[in-house]
Amino acid sequence: MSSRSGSESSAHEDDHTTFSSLAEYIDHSKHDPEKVVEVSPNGRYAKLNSVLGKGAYKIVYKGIDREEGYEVAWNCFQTTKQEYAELSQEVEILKRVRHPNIINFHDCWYSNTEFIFITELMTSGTLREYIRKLQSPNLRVVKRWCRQILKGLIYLHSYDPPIIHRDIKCDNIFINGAHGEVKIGDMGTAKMKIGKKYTVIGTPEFMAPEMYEEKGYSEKVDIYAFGMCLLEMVTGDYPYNECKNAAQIYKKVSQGLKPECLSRIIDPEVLSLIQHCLAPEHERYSAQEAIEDPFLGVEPEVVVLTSNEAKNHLTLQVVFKGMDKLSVKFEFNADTDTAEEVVNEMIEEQVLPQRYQRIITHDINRILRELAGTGDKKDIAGFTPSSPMLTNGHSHGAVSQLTLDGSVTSPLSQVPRNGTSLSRKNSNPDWGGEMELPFKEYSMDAPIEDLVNDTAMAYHRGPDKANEWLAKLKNQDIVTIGDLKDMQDSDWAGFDLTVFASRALRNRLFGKRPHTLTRASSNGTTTSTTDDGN
Ligand SMILES: Nc1ncnc2c1ncn2[C@@H]1O[C@H](COP(=O)(O)OP(=O)(O)OP(=O)(O)O)[C@@H](O)[C@H]1O
Repeated sequence: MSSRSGSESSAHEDDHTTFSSLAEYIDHSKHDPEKVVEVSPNGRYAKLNSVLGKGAYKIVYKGIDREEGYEVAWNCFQTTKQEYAELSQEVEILKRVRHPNIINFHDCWYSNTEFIFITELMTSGTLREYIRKLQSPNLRVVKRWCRQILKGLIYLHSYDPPIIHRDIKCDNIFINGAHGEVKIGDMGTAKMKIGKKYTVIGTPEFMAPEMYEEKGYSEKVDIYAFGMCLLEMVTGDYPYNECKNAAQIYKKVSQGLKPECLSRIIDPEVLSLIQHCLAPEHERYSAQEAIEDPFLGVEPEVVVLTSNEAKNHLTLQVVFKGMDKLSVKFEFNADTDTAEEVVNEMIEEQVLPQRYQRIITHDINRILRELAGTGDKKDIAGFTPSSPMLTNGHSHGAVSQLTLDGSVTSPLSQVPRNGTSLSRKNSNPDWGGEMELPFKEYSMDAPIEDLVNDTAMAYHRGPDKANEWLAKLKNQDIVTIGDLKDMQDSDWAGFDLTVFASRALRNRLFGKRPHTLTRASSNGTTTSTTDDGN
């Protein structure tokens, strides 16, 4: 491993321990885990004298990002310069991969027979170690892990062409203990699927049959591997434990024989999800289908948060039981809105997935009937039936909108696609809700790509969506953050962005929610006011 004398001397200068001899100092330095032993060519990253772990291919050290002041993982991978050069295209892709459930790749370079790359540091080890520690994690925890892994895979597979990880297994999934945050790591083996890949790479127990066949494979191999991970999570056993070597595993896989521990699974929902993941390639779930499987899916319910005295202006919330952050809050004007229109708008704006259309519409109508005194009252805490606002659960006219600030109401018929978006606090990261990203001040001359990519990531939109927004802005000659900050409301309206995209971008740009109130006036026109001049 190479080391730079400059960094060693600076570590020495910072060391205030006193030593009786030079030999003692040298011995101390050798064991000091905080000692800087190498510095990146650009001086930003420092490698510390502390090994985090060793795998078959690489050694991972603790490092420091000296610019940002946080710890990172310093990965050393033995390879030739030629091989490193061949990786350049993939490295560019890895640098662009940004998702809360994928370990961030920060930088890389080649030094002294080593491909060195800097990634996010994970503090609580791998999922495999965690499974061993927890013995048999309960199904609630397993579901949480699965959803996070699948969100990462949905993101990778949404690239065009999809990014295939190719080595999903519990050792390559990392945990940050405090929040139970799960991230996919070891992206080093990920390859862009350009046509079909023929390379056999991976871990035999987790390799789908088509990977052995050398006829090419798709991103579905990651789902097969995910199925094996789930099997390991619920049984605590490494799949194909009964096999003594890779040849035996290959024989079983090619005969379609599943791991023995699969027979120990009693829960029919878990079993069904695993079977869908281990199915032949053409029948196998996609990552999206897997996350929507009944075992991982949760049924939503609509609740009333607030109401005025007349019980016609309501704040409703779609709640997903058992999942803290997953909910969508929206205003509903019972005199003018209909459940059908509001729900359709939410679906159109991708705030809610289509599959919940019927159940949420039904639930809103149930609430309206109950408020009107024609239904069962038991679910409406604090509400007594009022004079009938609606007789059949349907109304005409304005539709209240979901908002980023939870405050917009406006007639859908007059302002199509207007303002449907998420309440910031009550967001649903599963299908487009906003995740909590720290506010960032963008410099005026920064390219708009930074803002657009961050926004797409915050709202769990894929790179395609980000590119679509970017193209629309660039069509209007918007290149820098400064260009965008100069824009008036009327200019934003001309960008041809959906109201959701426009609001999401503005929220990130200005660091606060544009508090837009849009109301239907008595003559049926729409008026808008904003409290922040935007
Ligand atoms: N980002 C990270 N944060 C903390 N520890 C890490 C990180 N990446 C790797 N490690 C540690 O280093 C060890 C080796 O890493 P890894 O398993 O990815 O190496 P590898 O040679 O690519 O793996 P494999 O043998 O599975 O192919 C891991 O088991 C883990 O303990």
